[in-house]
Amino acid sequence: MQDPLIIAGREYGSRLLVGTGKYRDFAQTAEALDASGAEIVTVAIRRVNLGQNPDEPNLLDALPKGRYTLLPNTAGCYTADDAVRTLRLARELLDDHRLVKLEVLGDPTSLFPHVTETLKAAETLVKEGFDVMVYTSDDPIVARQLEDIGCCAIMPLASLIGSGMGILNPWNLQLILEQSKVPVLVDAGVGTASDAAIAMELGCQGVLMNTAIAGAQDPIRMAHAMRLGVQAGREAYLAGRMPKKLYHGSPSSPSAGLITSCK
Ligand SMILES: CC(=O)[C@@H](O)[C@H](O)COP(=O)(O)O
Repeated sequence: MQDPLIIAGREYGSRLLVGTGKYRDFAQTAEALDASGAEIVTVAIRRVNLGQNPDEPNLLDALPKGRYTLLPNTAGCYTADDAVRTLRLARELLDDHRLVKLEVLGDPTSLFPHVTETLKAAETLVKEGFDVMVYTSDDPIVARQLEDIGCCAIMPLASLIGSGMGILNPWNLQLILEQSKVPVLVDAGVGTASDAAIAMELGCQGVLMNTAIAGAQDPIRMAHAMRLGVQAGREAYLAGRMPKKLYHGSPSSPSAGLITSCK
């Protein structure tokens, strides 16, 4: 695999991770996931039926068997205890599954991460053997603490979950990227493909999103656009952008040996 994303020792070809919520139905979810090219997909354990309710449609029946790495997440949890309990349940439901997304929210209006509860939950989960990809604020100090605890990926927000406001603080993301030894993925707040491209151009290892795809007029087409945005941003990052020349132009063609007389 060329240029794989490596999370907890496993290689992935796609750097776009997507959520499974907010779609019209499971059929549309499956089609959007396919168009996105994602290999890792999040499932909100408290909201999506993965077999907890045997009488309801099960998301897993709508997805091709074995194609996706499921990333159980703790959407809707506001305390460390709730998050830990939710992921223990996920581990039981999904046959000793270890890779999880930890998300502990501070309040239902902003959905901003509750960083102290997140740190507490991360400590417990890492001790219990989970591979923890953690949603957090774009605070570099907290990001470093989460890495020190042993999280396998740091996922700072671009902006508020579901807001589509794009990357509000590229400077903080840059600080997190410079210090981190584990993958940094932007999570939440992406609005359109250029946001995803900018995250990748900054040097993020990947992007996680849900609403920008599920909430688009044409989710399937947007899923494809996001796939291209992430790929384009990664290519541009690896290519290395030209140095910025501020406040003066530079001709595109050489100025030496100009043909001067045109009669
Ligand atoms: C899918 C998931 O894990 C969400 O909790 C995530 O934070 C996505 O946010 P957006 O919906 O803003 O992309």
